[in-house]
Amino acid sequence: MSKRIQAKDVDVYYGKFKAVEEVNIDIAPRTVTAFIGPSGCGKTTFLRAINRMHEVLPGAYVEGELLLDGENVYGSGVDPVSIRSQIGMVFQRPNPFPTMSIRDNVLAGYKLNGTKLNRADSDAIVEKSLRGANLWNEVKDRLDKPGSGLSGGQQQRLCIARSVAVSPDVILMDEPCSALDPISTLAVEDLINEMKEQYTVIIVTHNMQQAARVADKTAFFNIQGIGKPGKLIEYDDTNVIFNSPSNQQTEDYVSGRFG
Ligand SMILES: Nc1ncnc2c1ncn2[C@@H]1O[C@H](COP(=O)(O)OP(=O)(O)OP(=O)(O)O)[C@@H](O)[C@H]1O
Repeated sequence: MSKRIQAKDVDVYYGKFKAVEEVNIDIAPRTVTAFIGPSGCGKTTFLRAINRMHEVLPGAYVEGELLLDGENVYGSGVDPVSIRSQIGMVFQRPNPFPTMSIRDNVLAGYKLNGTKLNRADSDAIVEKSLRGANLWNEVKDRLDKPGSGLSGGQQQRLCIARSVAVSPDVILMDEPCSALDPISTLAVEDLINEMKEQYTVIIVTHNMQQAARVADKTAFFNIQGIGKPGKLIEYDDTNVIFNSPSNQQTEDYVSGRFG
């Protein structure tokens, strides 16, 4: 079930270094949001704060409130593992477990959280997830072959199948197409368009055409200089950000004057 994400005055730190400052954003369910902005402005850092992946680094922490349908993701007693199964993540480079079969890759989230599934249930999850990732027809006859035998684009869709298999509410994608050829990129973009029916999707992208193609909303982040924290400058409908932004920094960035 797609859920709302809200950040209230969120700061994200690597030890003493504040990488992202005072993010306030309200992301509606069943939408695709693109995070754009120049290198180092904190897009990935903020993305990883949303599902508590950030804190796996020593000394890394988050201040402020991050809410999933009103519940604080960082609330006391909240298990980060359960947050990561509700808020799935797809990374820049496809990272299927190379020696695991396609089928076991899809089921990896269940293995990791110790859920035992009978054959009928696991078959149903594998088929539904691979269909959801638009990969079923390409792999249904080789489910027991290793995930590493797929093309890069297929591997990325396998990673998407793996993240949707555990029925998350939100999917975070960190430049999911940066290692893919144009055809595979279009396949993943088509999939993102379909995914918003079921999930809240957030995608970090350097490709403004991609943001314009897939995102309902766009968040522009910026940084004032090296060593300064990144900030969310403007968040609005994608066509407003690209055609009539209210902030001059956004205007300069989307029109290619810097970044
Ligand atoms: N593991 C880390 N330890 C310390 N600082 C880090 C770490 N990862 C990132 N940073 C710093 O945090 C800031 C934000 O980095 P981040 O990767 O979030 O930016 P980004 O906008 O995603 O950049 P890019 O578009 O280049 O991927 C940068 O100053 C970066 O050097």
